[in-house]
Amino acid sequence: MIASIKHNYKNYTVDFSQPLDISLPLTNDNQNPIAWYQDEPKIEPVTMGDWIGKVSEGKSSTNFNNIFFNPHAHGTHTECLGHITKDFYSVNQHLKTFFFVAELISIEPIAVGDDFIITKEQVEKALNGNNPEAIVIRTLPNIDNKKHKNYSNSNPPYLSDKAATYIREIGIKHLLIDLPSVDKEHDEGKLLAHKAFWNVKNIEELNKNARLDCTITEMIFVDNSIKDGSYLLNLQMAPFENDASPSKPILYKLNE
Ligand SMILES: N[C@@H](CC(=O)c1ccccc1NC=O)C(=O)O
Repeated sequence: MIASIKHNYKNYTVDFSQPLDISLPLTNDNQNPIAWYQDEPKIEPVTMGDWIGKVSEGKSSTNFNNIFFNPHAHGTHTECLGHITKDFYSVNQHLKTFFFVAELISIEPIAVGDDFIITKEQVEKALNGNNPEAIVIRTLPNIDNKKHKNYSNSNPPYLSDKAATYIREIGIKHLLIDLPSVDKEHDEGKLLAHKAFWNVKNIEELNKNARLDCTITEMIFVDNSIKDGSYLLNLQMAPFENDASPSKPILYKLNE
């Protein structure tokens, strides 16, 4: 299926039969990535007495699994500012459109002491004057173990608050990254990049200009076969009423 798209007075075509999936699958084994000190997700059949909800066990007509997982810890998820505020805000109530023009950039975080940081200068250079609605950051090196890594206590790379402020100031509404957080793992709750991106000045009482309709998507994986550049992004997620929900961002090539 080929769609014609008009965006900012420019015309493109998009081939919906060529999706580029940048989400991670969620599995109940040690292949699943983990962050924030959690155990593996659980996906297991319902049991009631000697009945088990698994066709191969011979008692059930259907496979019928319970799933226990954590959206922040177990894979690709999209969050709204409700992740860091005292009051409850649901991403399902605040992400209401699902197609965006996105710029995919690749950045090798810079070593600063024991940390690896993505700087404002790097983001600005990689964007090269582009002003997309969404930014997809692939960190380098882009190794396969990102798909299976246990990030707990590994001090992963993160985004400087200046970079997050810059991303907000140029009007980007959706930020996607292949790390478990845009902030430092152990930061005493400062969450500088989260706050800068969402423009949250007071977590106790939300300021009027906080960016409720903006999202951060973490723990994506962008295969090396996908080149940096402009894409159509379909940002879809499960409809949990929660600060974050597991999500399935898909890129499509934009043909001019
Ligand atoms: N860095 C924070 C913790 C944190 O960022 C966090 C903790 C649990 C689940 C998700 C987190 N951040 C995700 O972006 C802290 O040290 O308090």
